[in-house]
Amino acid sequence: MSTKKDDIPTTLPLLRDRIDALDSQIQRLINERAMCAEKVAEVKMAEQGVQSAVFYRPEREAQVLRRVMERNEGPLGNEEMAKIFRQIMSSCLALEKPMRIAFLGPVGTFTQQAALKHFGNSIVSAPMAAIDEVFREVESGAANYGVVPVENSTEGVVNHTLDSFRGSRLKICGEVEVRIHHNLLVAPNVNPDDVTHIYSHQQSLAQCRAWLDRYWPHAERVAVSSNAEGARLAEEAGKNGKAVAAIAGDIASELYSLSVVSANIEDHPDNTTRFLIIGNEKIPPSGKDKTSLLVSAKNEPGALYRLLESFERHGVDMTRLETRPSLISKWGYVFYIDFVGHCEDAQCRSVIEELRERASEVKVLGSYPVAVL
Ligand SMILES: C=C(O[C@@H]1C=C(C(=O)O)C=C[C@H]1O)C(=O)O
Repeated sequence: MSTKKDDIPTTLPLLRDRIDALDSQIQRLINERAMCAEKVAEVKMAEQGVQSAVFYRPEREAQVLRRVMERNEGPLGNEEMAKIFRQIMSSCLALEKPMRIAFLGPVGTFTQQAALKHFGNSIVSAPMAAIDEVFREVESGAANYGVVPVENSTEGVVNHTLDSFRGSRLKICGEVEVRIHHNLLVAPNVNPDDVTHIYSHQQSLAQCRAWLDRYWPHAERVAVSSNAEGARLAEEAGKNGKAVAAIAGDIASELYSLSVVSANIEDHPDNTTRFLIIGNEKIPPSGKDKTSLLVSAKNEPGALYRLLESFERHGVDMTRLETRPSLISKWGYVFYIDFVGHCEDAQCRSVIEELRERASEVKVLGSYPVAVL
């Protein structure tokens, strides 16, 4: 039942009394919810076995968040409300079992931001030095799930991530998008006018290319392993009296106590990166899903046409097609295909069956809920 505006008190003491009363109700209800989650864990262990119980259920979490947004009447916005529930679920899941999440580190990267956006704050963070280490950490069971970048709206695909799926049995079990804002940063004792070198990840340097050409044409751009690493190097350089700048996001600038020379320097204001969540389980349908495939085409005329034709005939909406060298035969290719729907849906099953007849190999990388937040 929603509260009418007229029921809200109008004086400060009464308003604060009302807020205190509401807070204690909310707190009691959140704990009641947490008790249910604890019970869910017991049921899962009884039904699936203590060792093999699956605690994190992304399809269920997506459904909960979608319902929160659908029923929301304001004044808080849908996203704001969903973010609050995102964190409540994160705390509840941590009571069931704390999730260890491997991501492309170091601490302070946009990938960490993506991990927190997707799982909430109640996770154990495991920053890794490289994308294939994230894969290995999840494959070995040392981490429950991993987070890796897959494409950027300005710079395109992250090849390393796509290539890592080839030899891996991991499944994609979610996606998350993060708006990427870059800043030019220096250590507080550095005069920006003296800057001779600018450190960042190659993707970030590319996302700010036009801005750098215009305002910093003479500074040398140095590609390093991540923009957080660039920020760390800029902090260290500052201590040694060297005039080095970094390009990185807000988390990294705070983490390494750098000053912002210029904010939001990315060439495209809607610069966004999409990340994938990787894990060991297949995810059941959530009602609004996407599927990713890896398809090796036969090396013959019309091969790609015959793959695409199947999607068109079954009315399945393809959202992405990437081509990568096959690495097996010279001038052979593999295709990464994303489409709307779950691999258990009737039309999607038909498409996948046909692709299996028409291609030399089809690997379902995963079906997973479309990002909610
Ligand atoms: C409570 C459950 O376990 C986890 C916690 C959830 C929650 O807090 O709503 C939802 C899905 C799972 O990630 C469940 O499976 O229902």
